[in-house]
Amino acid sequence: MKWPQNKKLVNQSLPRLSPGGSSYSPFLRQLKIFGITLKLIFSLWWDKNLGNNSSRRRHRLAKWLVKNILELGPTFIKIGQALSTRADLIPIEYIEEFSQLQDRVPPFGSDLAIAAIEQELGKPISILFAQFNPTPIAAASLGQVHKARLHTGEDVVVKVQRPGLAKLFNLDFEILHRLVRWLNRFIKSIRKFNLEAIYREFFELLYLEIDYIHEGKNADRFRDNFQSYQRVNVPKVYWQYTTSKILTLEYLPGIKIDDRLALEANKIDTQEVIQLGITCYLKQLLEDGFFQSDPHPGNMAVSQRGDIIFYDFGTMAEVKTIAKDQMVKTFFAVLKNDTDEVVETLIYMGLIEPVADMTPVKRMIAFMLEEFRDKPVDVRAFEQITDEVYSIFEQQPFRLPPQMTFIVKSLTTLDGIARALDPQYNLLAAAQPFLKQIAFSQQQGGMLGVFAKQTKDFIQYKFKQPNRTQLSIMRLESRLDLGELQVKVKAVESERSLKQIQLGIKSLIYTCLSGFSLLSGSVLLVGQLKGVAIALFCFAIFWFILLLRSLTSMAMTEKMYKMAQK
Ligand SMILES: Nc1ncnc2c1ncn2[C@@H]1O[C@H](COP(=O)(O)OP(=O)(O)OP(=O)(O)O)[C@@H](O)[C@H]1O
Repeated sequence: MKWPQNKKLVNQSLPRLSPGGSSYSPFLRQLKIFGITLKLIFSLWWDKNLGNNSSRRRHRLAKWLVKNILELGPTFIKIGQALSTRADLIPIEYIEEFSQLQDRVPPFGSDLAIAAIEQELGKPISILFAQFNPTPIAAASLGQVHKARLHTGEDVVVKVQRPGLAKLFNLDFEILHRLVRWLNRFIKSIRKFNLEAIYREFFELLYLEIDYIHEGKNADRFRDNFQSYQRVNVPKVYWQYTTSKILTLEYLPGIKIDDRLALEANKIDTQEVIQLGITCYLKQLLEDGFFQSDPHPGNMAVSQRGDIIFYDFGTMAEVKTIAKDQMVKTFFAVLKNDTDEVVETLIYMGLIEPVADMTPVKRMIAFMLEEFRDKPVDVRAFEQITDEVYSIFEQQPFRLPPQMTFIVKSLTTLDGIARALDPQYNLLAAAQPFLKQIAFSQQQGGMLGVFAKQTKDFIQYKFKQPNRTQLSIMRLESRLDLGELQVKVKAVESERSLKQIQLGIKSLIYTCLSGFSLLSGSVLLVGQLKGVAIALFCFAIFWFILLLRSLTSMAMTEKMYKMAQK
């Protein structure tokens, strides 16, 4: 029997993945990882000093990093994938390049896959399965998926972990920990990023992901949560064929969720798919507090009947659930741009921690409400609030939990999927069925009361909407309230002094370097070492050009500041 193949599976022109842990020399691997890190730090430092901070340059550096990540193999591919969700922390060019790590992974040989299955399940493949397709239907950084048939006749998929993965993880994380300690010790300016905490976060996350028993348990829990949803399918786990390295699931084929043409060709209503998708996600997030933190299009499919199928439960995140009346209130708070109410809910859910001065957090939430309420959710918009997020990070003990960024990333992904199906779609309109469902669920009387009151408040709010001038004045007022204007004035003043100090130091260094090169060149010229002397003169000219550049920058900054003061 011939089974269907996944066409977009392999791009053979890509660098090959590292084979596994056993063939590595720990010393050489450490040398390579340290080398790449130092080269990256040096390139960033160099670009910063030369003011070479263009988007093209950042793309080039990010591409170079992706190439190295692919060569380093699964641990780093996973870290790159996780970083591709951190639009709040790294520049958009890196996000874009890292996002490509999702699909670009070649498979490993079927002989290795079969050997791993036989070793893990303790029996020859022919005893285990009536049929086993040696060509995988999908390959990812941690494992690959093969189709098979049990002797009982049921079709299944067998997810096989890359051989030697656990060993490689142990080695890589040991090296990374050493690297983090080394960077903290020798590069003072890096300490503020709290690399140790970030290291621990990734460590725990990735170790859970390579445990397929954990993934199977997540699938069972997810299926339980959606028990009453007839139109949501979650594959059954075959526990007798599952270990920490092998996961056997019921075979549930489907059409890729963002493939509009294929859905339409199968007469599936895309509007229904969008609403069902949004409903499923809101339920996971608000009702169950247990959600798929990486809902990329490969993790969801649509069956011939138009039901949604979920795959991949390796990266689930948890948040505290909220009561249904609070859900309705929060939904209307979003509609009304009520920052305080939204912030209160997020604090309750443990998504942000309360601190004495909540101004930057409120500013960030206000920005998000303003930015994403009626428009497409665009990761690029996060660039504008990066400074805000950094300032929040610096306020101890505030932290932005990873769940928050997972939610943002999930929303952007879902929004992208929905937009691929219907460019006119609106997130809030698509959320209506979920809201209605809550209003008409259990304790109907009470919920309908809350719903009716919120609707009444919202209609009153709409009638009271100010005109354009009033709106501008109110915006100015609220920005003053949120401390935005004050922060900016302070920032301009201190930024100027800081920039002047930096330029002064740079000029001093360039003067010393050009003087030293010139002097050494002259001495060597006298000593008949002409070639070296010419090289040193060239260096002297190079440093002198940089010196002139710094001095001009200093003069310009000062002039502009004086003009601004007049
Ligand atoms: N139960 C299933 N039935 C049919 N196809 C499946 C099933 N599970 C997985 N697949 C197919 O295999 C692909 C990869 O599965 P899955 O996402 O679970 O693997 P993964 O190794 O965790 O990949 P990644 O980490 O990149 O998401 C899916 O996109 C889907 O096409």
